[in-house]
Amino acid sequence: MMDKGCKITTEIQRILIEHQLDLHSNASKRQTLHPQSTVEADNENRGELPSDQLVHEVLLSSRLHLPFLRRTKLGPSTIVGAGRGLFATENISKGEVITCYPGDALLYDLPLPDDTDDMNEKFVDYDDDEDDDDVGTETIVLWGSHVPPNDVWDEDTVFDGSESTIPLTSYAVSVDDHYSVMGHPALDTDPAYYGHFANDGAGHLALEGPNSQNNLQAAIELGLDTDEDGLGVEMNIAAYVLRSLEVANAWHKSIADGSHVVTVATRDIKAGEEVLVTYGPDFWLGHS
Ligand SMILES: C[S@@+](CC[C@H](N)C(=O)[O-])C[C@H]1O[C@@H](n2cnc3c(N)ncnc32)[C@H](O)[C@@H]1O
Repeated sequence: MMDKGCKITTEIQRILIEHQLDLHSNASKRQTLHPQSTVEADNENRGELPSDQLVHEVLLSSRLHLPFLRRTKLGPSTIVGAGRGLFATENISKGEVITCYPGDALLYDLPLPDDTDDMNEKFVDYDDDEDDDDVGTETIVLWGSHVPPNDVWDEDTVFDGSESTIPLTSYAVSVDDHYSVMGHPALDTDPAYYGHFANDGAGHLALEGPNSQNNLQAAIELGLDTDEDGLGVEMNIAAYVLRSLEVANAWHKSIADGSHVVTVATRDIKAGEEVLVTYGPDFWLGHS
């Protein structure tokens, strides 16, 4: 008999495929549900998109109806100063899907027309493994059609935050070379899409001063020469990586050809435990 974890994954994939087939056969639906930029010029610069790309972006940005995925709740984080956190409401086994990571807004690297030899190159080929690093890009924000107008932020707020919010980019998870998904902190009522509330169990270490006791201890454990000049950032990273990996019990992973992101347990999690992931040093270096 299939265990609960397996059933959840299979069911999400089945619903994604059903949605994908429906979108492929229904042009007006994929146009209506297609995520859009608040900057009209960005939408115009993208021109007419191939149907594959439209479908891909709709799937990435959609919140599916997954009433069977109620395994978590939100509450004050166990990490001081981290705001809200994500908590398991039932025992979850290693390898099981805990919740999905929403794509309420997507970050998309729009190739700049001046740098493309062929105008068709601005339409992304997902199967193309070639390195696109030499193509100049501009990162644009595409909002899911389900996001209420009042929760749609202008680009300055997305990238820089405001007096009342941290940047939406703090809620971003990279999917592939072209897309990242961002969950919206105001959209917090569906436990099937709570991935963006998972904190990093050691982010505070990355923010600590380089000579803090925690950082010195980690540097010693890693065999770094603590007398050497200029070790500050390295010590922060060392302490952070050690602790973050030690306490993380989940990771965000893309499924179904990168059309959705899910949060998966990397070890058994008990009901009541906080779900913690590793954001990686780049996230915290951007915050220091
Ligand atoms: C993806 S959000 C996580 C949910 C967030 N705690 C909330 O209340 O909406 C990422 C943000 O959570 C906070 N955070 C996560 N882990 C943290 C930690 N270990 N220490 C301090 N802040 C943390 C930081 O503000 C970070 O930018």
